[in-house]
Amino acid sequence: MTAEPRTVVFASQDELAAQTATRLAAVLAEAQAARGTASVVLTGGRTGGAVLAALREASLDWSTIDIYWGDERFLPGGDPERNETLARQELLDHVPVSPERVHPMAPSDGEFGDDPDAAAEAYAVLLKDVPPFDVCLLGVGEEGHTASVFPHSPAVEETARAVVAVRDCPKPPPTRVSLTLPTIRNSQRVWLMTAGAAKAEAVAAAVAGAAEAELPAAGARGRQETLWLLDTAAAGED
Ligand SMILES: O=C1O[C@H](COP(=O)(O)O)[C@@H](O)[C@H](O)[C@H]1O
Repeated sequence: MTAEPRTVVFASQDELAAQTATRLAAVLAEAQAARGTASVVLTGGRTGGAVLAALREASLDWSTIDIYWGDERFLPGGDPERNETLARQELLDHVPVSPERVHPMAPSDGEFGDDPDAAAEAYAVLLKDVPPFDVCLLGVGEEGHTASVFPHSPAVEETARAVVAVRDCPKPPPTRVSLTLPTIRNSQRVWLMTAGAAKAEAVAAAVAGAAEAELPAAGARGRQETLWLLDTAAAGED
């Protein structure tokens, strides 16, 4: 069972980022109070980056938070286009995380070389015994992709594997590694965050329950909560 989507609309992307960071800090602190640890899946993209920057201000015990990624652009380590690079610049280099709790997807010059299937398989092995993520943060593309699950791609049809290599993406870079929709749906909370009028059509269709093959973001739901965090433009209110 997953939760029906709810939307929360903010006056601007800045407001979205600040309020989402506050909300996220509260959920992570609650998980830490209950279990001693918490977990969050990070996303790339413009709105994702803004939320991570806002999260620097949160008062959190970073030492017991496990950090994962929903997708990664399969590029050399430190490449500015990698979602890991963005997360380090915007957040992780500024807060006292435990390095052993930071779990990036492998780069294309890492231990698996230029083999995205091996990188995806290794990430699936890493996730095997991980309890459901407390919060899975996701962005949304204009054509409805989320993580690196694109419309009408093999990844959107994947039901067996937790993590897949993605090739021939319509948005560069063409090769990526991504959680699959079933893995995303195993999260307690899924928060889809996006801003700007260019996203409004995809958002409206996904929230209305479009087929996930057409709009993968429609298939991103959490067990406990599915939240769309939008600015007024992405909500179609401008
Ligand atoms: O390529 C990607 O794009 C999405 C959305 O990015 P945005 O800049 O349009 O907000 C992002 O969520 C995903 O992680 C990333 O790899």
